[in-house]
Amino acid sequence: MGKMQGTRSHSANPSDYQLLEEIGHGATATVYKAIYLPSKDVVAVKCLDLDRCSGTNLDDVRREAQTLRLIDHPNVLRAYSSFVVDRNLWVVMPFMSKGSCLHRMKTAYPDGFEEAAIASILKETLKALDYLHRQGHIHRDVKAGNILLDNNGTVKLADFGVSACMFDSGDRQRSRNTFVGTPCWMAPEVMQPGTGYNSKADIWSFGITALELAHGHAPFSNYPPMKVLLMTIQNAPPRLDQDCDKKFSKFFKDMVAMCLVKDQTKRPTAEKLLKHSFFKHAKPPELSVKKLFAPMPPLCNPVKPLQLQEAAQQEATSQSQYQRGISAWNFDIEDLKAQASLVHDDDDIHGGKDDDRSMKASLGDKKLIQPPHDPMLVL
Ligand SMILES: Nc1ncnc2c1ncn2[C@@H]1O[C@H](COP(=O)(O)OP(=O)(O)OP(=O)(O)O)[C@@H](O)[C@H]1O
Repeated sequence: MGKMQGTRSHSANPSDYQLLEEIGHGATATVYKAIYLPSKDVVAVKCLDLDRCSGTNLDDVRREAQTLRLIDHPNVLRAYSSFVVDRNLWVVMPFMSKGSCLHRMKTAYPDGFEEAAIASILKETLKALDYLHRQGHIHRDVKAGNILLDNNGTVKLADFGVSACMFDSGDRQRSRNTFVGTPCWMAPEVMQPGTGYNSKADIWSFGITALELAHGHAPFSNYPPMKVLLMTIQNAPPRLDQDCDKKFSKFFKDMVAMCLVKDQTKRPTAEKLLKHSFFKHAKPPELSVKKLFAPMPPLCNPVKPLQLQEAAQQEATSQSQYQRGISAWNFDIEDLKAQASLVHDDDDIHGGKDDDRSMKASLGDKKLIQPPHDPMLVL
């Protein structure tokens, strides 16, 4: 068993944590509400399955865990402590009682949030990105599922650091000609090896996240990943539509268009984007974001809440299957392009499942991680 370590406030001893119910899961991790027994604090513990994180180098994870301790910003969800238990990496974080924006949309706002809430959420997220970029970091996984909310309307960007480096440490994407991630939010230059990418990739993902919050889902989210990849590279960037999105302001539309420019050098920095009029008029989150938690007005149709709940459950299941199908991939771009060229524009998107299967089969089982021998290795 490794030496105990962690922050002064939260130990790295798993028996100090009582795991309660599961509050969410992603491609490689399950998140639990938990009690930190020494202080009785409620925390969230993310348990990452190291066996399912291909390409992870524990030295990178350890290095990243050290970097993470220096991260200190009110809009970046910090990790109190992180350590390895059996074949899992445990990351102890503050518990964000209202979950992610994705969770909120799936349970109560299937068609997206109203503009005032979006402006506040995005402004807080952008402050987090501005901070991370100034520190020389790229987040690499900006999306509604990683923007967490608490009771007071506080907004925090999650999944930076230990768990992010499980996928994106160093120059892996460029040097190996492979990448891992969720393609809907991925910038075109990240999809094309050899191009090189920088913090502007987060600005593209931020623009996609803005569309996700406006519509309840990311653009192209119904398509199989390989199709998303081709559409992102070949099509004009997605936008807020002049006709269909009439309820949204010109400022909002303009801000999204600035982020979703294919030429990364023409995208604004987070610092510059914060000065955009859309954000100048954003209300404090404790006003506009808190409104999202107000009880929904009673619906005329008493069956509706149940239907909504069922739909949300189905969506959550399919979303998790979808994420499991793509987030954990480590695929070869040339392989992907070759297969994507077999999908025609007018193909029925339901054919996607078979495409996914054939893609996975062609990739084989690439487990690059060495599971630790020490059952509780402290980072
Ligand atoms: N600190 C936290 N407090 C409250 N809920 C959380 C916390 N961290 C994560 N969650 C919930 O758990 C869900 C899953 O989180 P996780 O980071 O594993 O997945 P993800 O980021 O959505 O997917 P992936 O890791 O595949 O990119 C989140 O969407 C959120 O609803």
